[in-house]
Amino acid sequence: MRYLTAGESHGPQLTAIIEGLPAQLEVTSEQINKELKRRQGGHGRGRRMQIEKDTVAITAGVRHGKSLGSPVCLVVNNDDWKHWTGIMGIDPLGEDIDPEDIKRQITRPRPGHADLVGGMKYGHRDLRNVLERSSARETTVRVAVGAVAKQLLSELGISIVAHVTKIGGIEADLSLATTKTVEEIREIVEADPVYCLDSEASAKMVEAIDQAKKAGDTIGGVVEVIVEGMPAGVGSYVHYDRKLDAKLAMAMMSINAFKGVEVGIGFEMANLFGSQVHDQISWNEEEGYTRDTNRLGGLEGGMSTGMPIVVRGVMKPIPTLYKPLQSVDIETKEPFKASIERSDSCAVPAASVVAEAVIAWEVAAAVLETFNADKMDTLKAEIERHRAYTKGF
Ligand SMILES: Cc1cc2nc3c(=O)[nH]c(=O)nc-3n(C[C@H](O)[C@H](O)[C@H](O)COP(=O)(O)O)c2cc1C
Ligand SMILES: C=C(O[C@@H]1CC(C(=O)O)=C[C@@H](OP(=O)(O)O)[C@H]1O)C(=O)O
Repeated sequence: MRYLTAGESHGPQLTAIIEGLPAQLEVTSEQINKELKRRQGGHGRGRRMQIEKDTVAITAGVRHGKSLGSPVCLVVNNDDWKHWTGIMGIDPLGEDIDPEDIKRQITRPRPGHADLVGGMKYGHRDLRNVLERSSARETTVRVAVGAVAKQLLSELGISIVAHVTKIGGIEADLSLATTKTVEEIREIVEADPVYCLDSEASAKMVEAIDQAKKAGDTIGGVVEVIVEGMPAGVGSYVHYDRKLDAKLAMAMMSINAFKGVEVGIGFEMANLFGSQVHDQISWNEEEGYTRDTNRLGGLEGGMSTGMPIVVRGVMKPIPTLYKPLQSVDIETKEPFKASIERSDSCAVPAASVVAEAVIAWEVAAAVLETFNADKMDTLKAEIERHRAYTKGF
């Protein structure tokens, strides 16, 4: 299973095409729109999110709410597009483009964004040609794709949730997640302004975001994704590009502004003995093989163990700042300090929804690689058989 996306941040629309989705999967715009709405939220978002009302149109591959086995096409319109037709120079409405708009080029790259190197790489002296596609606006359709993957996983008894564990140095109590099911976590997170489980930490995070915004600055944080109900043996140790942990790390790092990934207790492993890290193995009639602890986050040898998968990613602070950083105008080569119109001051909560989506996709794709099937009933039966087999192994 694979997908591609297309679309510019201020263009008319964003599109994704999914190929390889099994037939007979329930796919509805309601499921997808719920996730799109969550991605637009979270304390710290900028004014663009008041303009957009992200909803999906399913334009191919689904009839009467069920996938056909053919490519699925998802489209999300950019409501802001109507303010940008001239500047973007794409004019499907057939209206005249103001020549003044064509002259309005961006020549001042932002430190920490893709502007300067993207311009050099593709030969764009108008840096808008870079920022339009490097913008995290693209994560809208990745969340739509992830919502389809989540529906597939849910029919297989696999559930997934993300929550925010850190913002601007304020850390949530991580043990809160270990005593709750994915469904319980989701309920709490959906009602929280920064999608955090720990209400005390959440209030401080909101305050930290407000302070950063007031100071014209931005802050980053950490998100955690948990996948429950995985059958053992998804992924493989036999080749580098079949390792599930490697695929999850790639997916997490592919999110705009994400700079590091941890699995299980992650970097903390550097401080501990082996006997304090590895999870002891037990067996019982009801569950089959289990681990007494889950410090390795449900992954051994590039394969799922059957324990919950736990993966975290760190997001750097947003690069567009109201408090200007020094940069150089590529036309005059003169230094300048930028002043900026609008941006998010913290998008960690929104990014947690993106993280959930991209991990869901990667897990679903790996499940389909292990239990290849053209239609849902065959896939479900294959997984049930495998679960019974691994239990008694
Ligand atoms: C949900 C989300 C929203 C974002 N919003 C902004 C924003 O408003 N302004 C900005 O400069 N960067 C924003 N970013 C981060 C940039 O897209 C990112 O830093 C840029 O693409 C450069 O990529 P890199 O940071 O991975 O090197 C956002 C990222 C995410 C995930
Ligand atoms: C549009 C979204 O996020 C955008 C991501 C983004 C960036 O540089 O990544 C810059 C901002 O775009 P604009 O300049 O149009 O306000 C954000 O609003 C979104 O998440 O839907």
